[in-house]
Amino acid sequence: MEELKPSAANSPPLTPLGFLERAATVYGDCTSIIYGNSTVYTWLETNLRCLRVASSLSSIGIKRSDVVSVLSANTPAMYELQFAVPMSGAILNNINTRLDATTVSVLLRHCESKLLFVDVFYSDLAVEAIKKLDKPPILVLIEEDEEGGDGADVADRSKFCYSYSVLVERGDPDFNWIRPENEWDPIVVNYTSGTTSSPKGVVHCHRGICVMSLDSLIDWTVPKNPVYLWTLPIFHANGWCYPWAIAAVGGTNVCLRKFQAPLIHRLIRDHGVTHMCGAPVVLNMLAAGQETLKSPVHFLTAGSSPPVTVLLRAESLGFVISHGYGLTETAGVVVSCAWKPQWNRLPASDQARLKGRQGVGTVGFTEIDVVDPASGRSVERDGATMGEIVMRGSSVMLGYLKDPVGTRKTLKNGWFFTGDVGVLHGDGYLEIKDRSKDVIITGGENVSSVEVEAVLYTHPAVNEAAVVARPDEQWGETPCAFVSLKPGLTRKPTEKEMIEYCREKMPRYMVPKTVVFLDELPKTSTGKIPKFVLKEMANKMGSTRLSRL
Ligand SMILES: Nc1ncnc2c1ncn2[C@@H]1O[C@H](COP(=O)(O)OP(=O)(O)OP(=O)(O)O)[C@@H](O)[C@H]1O
Repeated sequence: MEELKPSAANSPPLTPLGFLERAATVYGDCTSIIYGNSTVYTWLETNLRCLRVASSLSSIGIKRSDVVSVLSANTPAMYELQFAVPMSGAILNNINTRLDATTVSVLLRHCESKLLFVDVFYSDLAVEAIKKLDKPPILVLIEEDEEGGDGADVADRSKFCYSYSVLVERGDPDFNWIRPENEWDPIVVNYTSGTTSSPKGVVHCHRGICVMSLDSLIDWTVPKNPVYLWTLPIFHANGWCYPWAIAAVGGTNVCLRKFQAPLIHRLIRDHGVTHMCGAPVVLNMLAAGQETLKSPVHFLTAGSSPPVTVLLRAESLGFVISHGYGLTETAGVVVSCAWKPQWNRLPASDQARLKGRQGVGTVGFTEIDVVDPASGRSVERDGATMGEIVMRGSSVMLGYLKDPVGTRKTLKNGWFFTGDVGVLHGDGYLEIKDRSKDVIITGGENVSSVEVEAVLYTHPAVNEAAVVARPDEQWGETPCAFVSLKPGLTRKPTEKEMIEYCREKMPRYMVPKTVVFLDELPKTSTGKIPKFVLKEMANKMGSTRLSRL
């Protein structure tokens, strides 16, 4: 059989872009996008609009492999551009709208962006950013918007060469979209959240994104025609590949600009939402409300460890929660807490504890392991021995843009080194304990900040908690907790009481020796708590007072 080789018939490049053409054929009359009070498109229309924009980009002079950036909230245009930009042959670069002008300009310069689509609400940010560039990209204004965009004030209109609606109008609906020559051709460059260091430009190819999109449907068992609410920013790792995945199953995309609990609940009710994704911070916001759901909504959470108390509360309101783990470098969720039917018989608190574990590799991914950093060998499956999480699979990035050293450090010995620390349980399920940079080493003992946070979250007065290392003359480091309290408490706990609470629930060496109360914990642009900011605060406090030990 050795003479049977790949041929043109069995090896066309894998790409997620063809999902759109198929959706137009199969689900042509079905609703593809809903936004505001009156914007509704069908899959037939979405396909034609994307072809028109792609053809307009080609007419403007955008060529294969040029980078085209987008600065937008989760609007219909943002959704369309996930297809239209790569259909023009260009490489898509979504930019986080919560960044400042200097960082936006750094990213645009770094990826040598040729054209930038700008949501009207971010026109000032874009104009400010391009002032800092010698070779600014062509600016396209996305102006039409049901939520008041038409009337929004655009300070410097002269900087915008085109408007999105004109590109849609003038484009050719019969455009022969530009297919990748090779499935390894880049399709996106996404910047990481910058939680641990400056954002890194992660490049993914058509093949990786195609596999990730399909995998994201299978793993979460998404049926045909789901109603998907966009509570995950599309600018964050392309919304974990769901823009392409939802086209594959002919779903309805409910777009929204702001992530606010009352609006989210209204959209769930009005449109019969069945699926949504979000970081635990979004889940926490929804769980804090009292509103129960009329019918269950599937919620996939990833991005940081979801506290058990948040999982419990959200499930009691009617959310059916799945928990996954992924990185910008893997394009989406590649490890998930695959649920076993026998776990349904356990008490809710045990179920939430099991669901808090990150889980096992998804079916489309290849291998996950936890290795000892010194020996490189797999750690014991004992739920206690910590090591670095490594993985290999089709959706691991091609590498970091213009960073061969960073790429070599991360992709080595046949594995992607995640920089996350975890344990493997006896049943093969992975649990993240920390990021390598955040493990606290106190008197030679490794303390997982995530474990201490999980205990703090069980305190009835705690809204958010983050634990970092504080320098200590005697122990090297000690755990230092930063806590925000729930609003409206009649009596606030003291630092001493919080420490006492932890003492009852964890070994002494893990107990925070300092508890700092903040009104709100700092957040990165993707809603994560930037521990380096808290570490700086802890460093400034100096050595933990010996009297406390
Ligand atoms: N389910 C999860 N539980 C715990 N942590 C998670 C989970 N999902 C993702 N993470 C964390 O998020 C990280 C990936 O996030 P992302 O790619 O957005 O960038 P970042 O790592 O936050 O930023 P940077 O790499 O710039 O510091 C993972 O390495 C892991 O630490």
